[in-house]
Amino acid sequence: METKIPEATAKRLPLYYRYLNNLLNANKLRVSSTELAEAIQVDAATIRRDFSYFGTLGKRGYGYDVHKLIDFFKKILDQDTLTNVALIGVGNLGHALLNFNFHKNSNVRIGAAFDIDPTMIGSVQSNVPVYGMAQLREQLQEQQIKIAIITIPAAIAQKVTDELVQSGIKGIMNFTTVRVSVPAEVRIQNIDLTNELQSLIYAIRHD
Ligand SMILES: NC(=O)c1ccc[n+]([C@@H]2O[C@H](COP(=O)([O-])OP(=O)(O)OC[C@H]3O[C@@H](n4cnc5c(N)ncnc54)[C@H](O)[C@@H]3O)[C@@H](O)[C@H]2O)c1
Repeated sequence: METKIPEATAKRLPLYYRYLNNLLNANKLRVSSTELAEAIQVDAATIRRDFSYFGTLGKRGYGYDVHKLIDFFKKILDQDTLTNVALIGVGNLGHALLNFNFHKNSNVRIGAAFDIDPTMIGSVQSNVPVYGMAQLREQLQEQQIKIAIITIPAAIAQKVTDELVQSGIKGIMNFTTVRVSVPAEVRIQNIDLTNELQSLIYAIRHD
């Protein structure tokens, strides 16, 4: 699947996928864009536009075939293959993410963690081995890891990002407050909890 889809659409795919699986579990085999819209709080026109990027998947008056959609999204989301990601920085937030890990609910799991703390290196945290940064390149290559989550102090975020890029990382989920610079071919997803909370506060104040 080589169609270039907008980033906003790509972000909604896991949402669609999860909800469609719920429908299938409830033996519901067809769904309309209006039903989907109500369930996942995305307007129907957006859903129809999103789906149109993947060709005609729905029939007017009939709705969308849940099986077909799931098969389709599964391929796009690569749900059949388990993706290993790395975690850099096993502190407070890093521990929480390791403990949560993702594989219970999805096809993603943290396969390796890295830190500079000698008491942490060589240990296993929530079933994930913790390596020193000196082993970064070797482990990323061995486990074919292309994505890293960074939960490290802001002050060293850029330095560590550079190391990750040099070691072949193609996507970084950044929990630090620093907006790190990367080459054009590397994707960054910034997760800023304060921003999220502030948008919520703003939205509630202006309701
Ligand atoms: N704790 C939270 O709830 C929270 C929430 C959102 C964002 N953040 C951000 O996430 C980051 C981590 O927060 P925290 O509370 O987990 O911090 P922390 O100090 O508990 O953990 C940071 C970890 O990074 C390791 N580290 C330091 N330098 C390193 C390096 N060069 N390479 C690899 N590892 C290194 C440290 O040894 C430590 O284990 C911070 O940037 C923070 O702003 C934290």
